[in-house]
Amino acid sequence: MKVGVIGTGYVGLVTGACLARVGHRVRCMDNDTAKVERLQRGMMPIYEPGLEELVRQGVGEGLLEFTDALAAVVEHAEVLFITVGTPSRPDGSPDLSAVRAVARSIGQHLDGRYRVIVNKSTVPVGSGNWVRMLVEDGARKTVPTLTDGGSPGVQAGEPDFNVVSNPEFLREGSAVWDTFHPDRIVIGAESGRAEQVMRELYRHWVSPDEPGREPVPLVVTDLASAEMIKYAANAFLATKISFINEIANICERVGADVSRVAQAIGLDKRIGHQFLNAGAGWGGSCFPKDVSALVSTGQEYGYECALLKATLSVNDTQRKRIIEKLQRELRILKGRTIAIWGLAFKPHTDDIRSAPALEVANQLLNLGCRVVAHDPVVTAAQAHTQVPDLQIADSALGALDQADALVVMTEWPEYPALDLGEVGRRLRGRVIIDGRNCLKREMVQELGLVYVGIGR
Ligand SMILES: NC(=O)c1ccc[n+]([C@@H]2O[C@H](COP(=O)([O-])OP(=O)(O)OC[C@H]3O[C@@H](n4cnc5c(N)ncnc54)[C@H](O)[C@@H]3O)[C@@H](O)[C@H]2O)c1
Ligand SMILES: O=c1ccn([C@@H]2O[C@H](COP(=O)(O)OP(=O)(O)O[C@H]3O[C@H](CO)[C@@H](O)[C@H](O)[C@H]3O)[C@@H](O)[C@H]2O)c(=O)[nH]1
Repeated sequence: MKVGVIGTGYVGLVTGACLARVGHRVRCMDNDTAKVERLQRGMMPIYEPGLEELVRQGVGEGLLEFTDALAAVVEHAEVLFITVGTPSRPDGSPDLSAVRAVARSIGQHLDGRYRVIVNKSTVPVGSGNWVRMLVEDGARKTVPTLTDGGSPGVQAGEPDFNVVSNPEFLREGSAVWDTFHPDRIVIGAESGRAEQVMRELYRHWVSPDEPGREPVPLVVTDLASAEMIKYAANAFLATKISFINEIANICERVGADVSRVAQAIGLDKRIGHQFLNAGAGWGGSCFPKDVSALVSTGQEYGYECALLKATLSVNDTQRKRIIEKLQRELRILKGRTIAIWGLAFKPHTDDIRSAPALEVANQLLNLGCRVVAHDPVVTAAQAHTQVPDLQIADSALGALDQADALVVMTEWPEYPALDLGEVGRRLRGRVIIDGRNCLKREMVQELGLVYVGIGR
């Protein structure tokens, strides 16, 4: 099928490349011309395992191409994905300006042939109807002509399209794997015709012809439910982490070990082990903005989201607890040098949007510390866009020279694999705050270092 993807970021680029991999002809568009030019030269704008090879393959086979011209994508595609960003506004509600701009522009370029317009960006309930209205508004400002493939009963000059909600559940750092192996595909459709188009688009997933490959469950709902499913999933996962962080905080007070507690409660199949890692709190481009957006939707409808507000509040406090732990061990923080391992909001990504590490770094700088950080993929230039005074070391061990304490903020697998003896020799002070419970506590303690984890 001919597919268009508008917004070539984490979701758009991965979606486009994966759809090309299964044989669709995909044209990806972005209004960031520099990004498009880099992609056309084969350079990846983001770090995501497996993506570069997939893009190279798609381009090589002539199935994947990049453009900054929206008209070229609308002209090409039967199915048009909207995958632009929907960041938080200061009041917590989502900023839908990019979705608005794209929906109107799609309308302006429709030519009378039937299109399915797919909202893959995370957008509040009701956005499907709103996008339909915006596309119609855009179309009214143009004089389209009906060409081959128009729907019976649709007059020349009327835009012929349906809007579908198809929320995305991929995780950064494993986005390509997640796209090929989703737990479910959700389609919120307003017409049977659009649903059939989406079934055909995802045929490789929902009706695989490869022997041994299990079909992915397809959940077809109305538009509003599909939009809500996305928010409910993220809010549940964020709440699960805030829950275990709260348990960790109680564990610290009573002398229990949250790792053992999580392991044991996770054996209960109703609870499960995933998303029970206590730590310095959740971040990233999705959980913070999506939980806030759901609270904001509740407010819009006069409902107080007490549980979700607590989820947010526990998470805010969790980052501050790293500072409290340092204060407890070092007393005076002013004039201290603190090393931070890991800046990305989680391992295997270069994304620093709402990264707990950067918030902790900022707090330490405000308290008068020198902060020297290392991350395997986040560059100094990237980090300085958010924390200009942060010093960046070339290596994890290099960050330790002169440091009074080490704080581990992202559980990159290379950190626990480092020679702890060398860590002890390089570190000027004796304190290690393991904000992700990823180091071997006993080994750290055997070296005469002070180990402070989360909830253990
Ligand atoms: N990042 C994730 O892990 C993830 C997972 C699931 C859902 N989502 C949702 O998907 C959406 C996109 O997220 P993302 O992380 O890929 O964002 P992103 O910021 O990485 O990418 C968005 C892209 O859209 C482009 N863009 C903005 N305005 C545009 C316009 N008018 N025309 C064309 N391109 C435009 C930007 O230049 C950028 O390249 C968001 O709603 C997000 O909540 C993200
Ligand atoms: O047990 C855990 C699991 C995760 N985290 C933190 O939670 C955040 C989010 O992690 P993760 O969910 O793995 O990454 P994202 O890429 O943000 O993915 C989430 O957000 C995406 C965007 O909406 C969704 O598509 C995914 O399904 C959802 O998992 C990170 O800061 C992690 O460090 C923990 O603290 N403890």
